[in-house]
Amino acid sequence: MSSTALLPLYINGKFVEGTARFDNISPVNGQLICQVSEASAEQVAAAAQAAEAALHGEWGRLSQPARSALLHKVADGIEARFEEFVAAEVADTGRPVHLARTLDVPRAIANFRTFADLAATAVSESCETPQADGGVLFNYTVRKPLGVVAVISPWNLPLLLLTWKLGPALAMGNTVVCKPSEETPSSATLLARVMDEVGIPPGVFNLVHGFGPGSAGEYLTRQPQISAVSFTGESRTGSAIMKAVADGVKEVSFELGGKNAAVVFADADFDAAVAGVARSSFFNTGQVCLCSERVYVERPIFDRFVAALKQRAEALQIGYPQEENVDLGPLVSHKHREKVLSYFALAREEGARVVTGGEVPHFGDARDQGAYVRPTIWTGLSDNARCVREEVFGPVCHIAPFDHEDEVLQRVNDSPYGLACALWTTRLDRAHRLARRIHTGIVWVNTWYARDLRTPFGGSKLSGMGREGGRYSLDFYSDISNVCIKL
Ligand SMILES: NC(=O)c1ccc[n+]([C@@H]2O[C@H](COP(=O)([O-])OP(=O)(O)OC[C@H]3O[C@@H](n4cnc5c(N)ncnc54)[C@H](O)[C@@H]3O)[C@@H](O)[C@H]2O)c1
Ligand SMILES: N/C(=C\C=C\C=O)C(=O)O
Repeated sequence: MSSTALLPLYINGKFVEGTARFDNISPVNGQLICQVSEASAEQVAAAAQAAEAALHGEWGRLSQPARSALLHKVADGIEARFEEFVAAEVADTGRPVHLARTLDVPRAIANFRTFADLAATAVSESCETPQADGGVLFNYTVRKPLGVVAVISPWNLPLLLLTWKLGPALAMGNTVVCKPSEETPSSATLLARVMDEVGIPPGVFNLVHGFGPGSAGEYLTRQPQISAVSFTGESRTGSAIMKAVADGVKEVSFELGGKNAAVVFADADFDAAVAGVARSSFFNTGQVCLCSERVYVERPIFDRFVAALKQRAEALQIGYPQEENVDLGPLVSHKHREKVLSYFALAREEGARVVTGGEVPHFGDARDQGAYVRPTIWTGLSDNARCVREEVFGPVCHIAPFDHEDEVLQRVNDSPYGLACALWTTRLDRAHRLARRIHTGIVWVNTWYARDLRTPFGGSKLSGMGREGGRYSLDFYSDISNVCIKL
C-alpha cells in the first residue's frame, strides 16, 4: 500500500474521509504504511443513525435464510481477496505471513460461515403449561434482533476478532458500527470493500476509525441508537465502556485481559508439554489474551523443563514476515514494546532470574527500527510479584515449581483474571477433577488454543463478561421473547 494512501471510513454505504487523519506505522521497520481517516463525533453519530435506519429497511425485511446467504457471500468475498487480507494483516502487525494465511484469514471466513449456518438452523424452545381449568398455555421463544450493535475490537488478532463478533451480530439481523483498533485499520477497511461489493445494504455495516477516549471509540459507546456493545480489549477499557453505557443500560459482551496459567505435571508427555508451553507462551509474539504468562511445573521435572523451554525459546526465529521459517514477528507497536520492556525491567527489580531474553534483539538492518523483543523466560519470582499477577501481553512467561495438586490449584486461581488455563498431564482423572475447580472460562488439556466455534468462549473476573460462541452468540446478539398463548 502506498504510504500516501488514506484509509477511509465506511458510513451508510459510502467510503468517506475523516475530518482528521493519523499515521499507520509498520512495527517491522518503523516506516509509514499509510494514513487513516479519524472519524469525528458527527461522523460516528451519522454511522449510528444509518445503522438504526437500516434496521427498518431491506435488511430488516430479509428472511433468516436470505441473511445467512448474504453472509456466505461475504465469506466468498474474503476468499476471493484472500492474499489481500493476508497482506493487510501482515502490514499492520508484522506477523509471519504463514500465520495470517493459516489462522487470521481462514478464521474470518469461518466466523461468517459458522454463524450464517448456526442462525439458519437454530430452533427455538417451546413448552406447554396445563391449567387448572383444563386449558393449556403454549409457550414458545422468539429471537429478534437486538438492534444496532457497537463492535469494538483490539489489534492482536484484528480480522479474527472483528469477524468473531460481526458474524453472529449480522446473522441475527442486527446492524453494526465497528471501531477496530487504531493500530490495525487495514483489514477492517478491506472488509468494508467486501461488504460493499457483496451488496450488504447501506447502513447495515459501518466502519469508523479512530482511538478510544475522546475519539471514535468513546463517541460510539455514547450513541443513543446503540443497543449493545461487544468489546474485546483491556480490562480497564472494559470498565470505561461499562461506565459509558451504564446510564443507557446497554447490554455488553466483554472479552478482556488474562494472566493465564499452564500447569505441567511430572506425568505429562514431556516433549509435548515443552512444545505446548512454548506455543502457548510465545505464539503471535505473546500477543494473545489466552497466552500462558504463568507456568507451574511439578518439582521433579522443574529444572529439566526450564532448560528445555529455554532451548525452545532460543531456537525461535525472529524475523521478517515473509521469511519461510519465521516464528516471531515484532510487537504491534513501539508504544506496546515500551510497555513490555517496562515489565522486563520490573522483573529484574522484583528479583527475577532471567533464564533467557529480556532485551531487544539487534539485527543490523531495518528491523532495528521495528518493535522486536526477544522471547523471555523468568523464574524465581514470588506469586505476589507484579510480573506474575499483571498481564504483560508479550513473549514472556514465569516458571515456578509446585509440589501438590491442591497447592497448584490454589495458585492458579489466585489471580484477578479468569480467562484460560492449560493442563499437561496423562492422568485424565486429575484433569477432569481440576478442570471443574479452575476459575477460568476455558480449560485446555494437553493442548492449547484449539477452537470449536460452537463452544462457549469468554472469561470470568477481570477477563470478561458473558460468553460468545455457538448458541451463546445467537443469544447475546438477540432480543429474546417468550410468547404465551392460551389454547
Ligand atoms: N479475552 C479476549 O478474548 C481478548 C482477545 C484479544 C485481546 N484481549 C485483550 O485486549 C488487550 C490488547 O488489545 P488492545 O491494546 O487493543 O486493548 P485496548 O483496550 O487498548 O483497545 C481495544 C479497543 O478499544 C478501543 N478503546 C480504547 N479505549 C476505549 C474507550 N474508552 N471507549 C471505547 N473504545 C475504546 C481501542 O481504540 C481499540 O479499538 C489485552 O489486554 C488482551 O488481553 C482479550
Ligand atoms: N475469541 C477468540 C480468540 C481470542 C484471542 C485473544 O487474544 C477466538 O478464537 O474466537
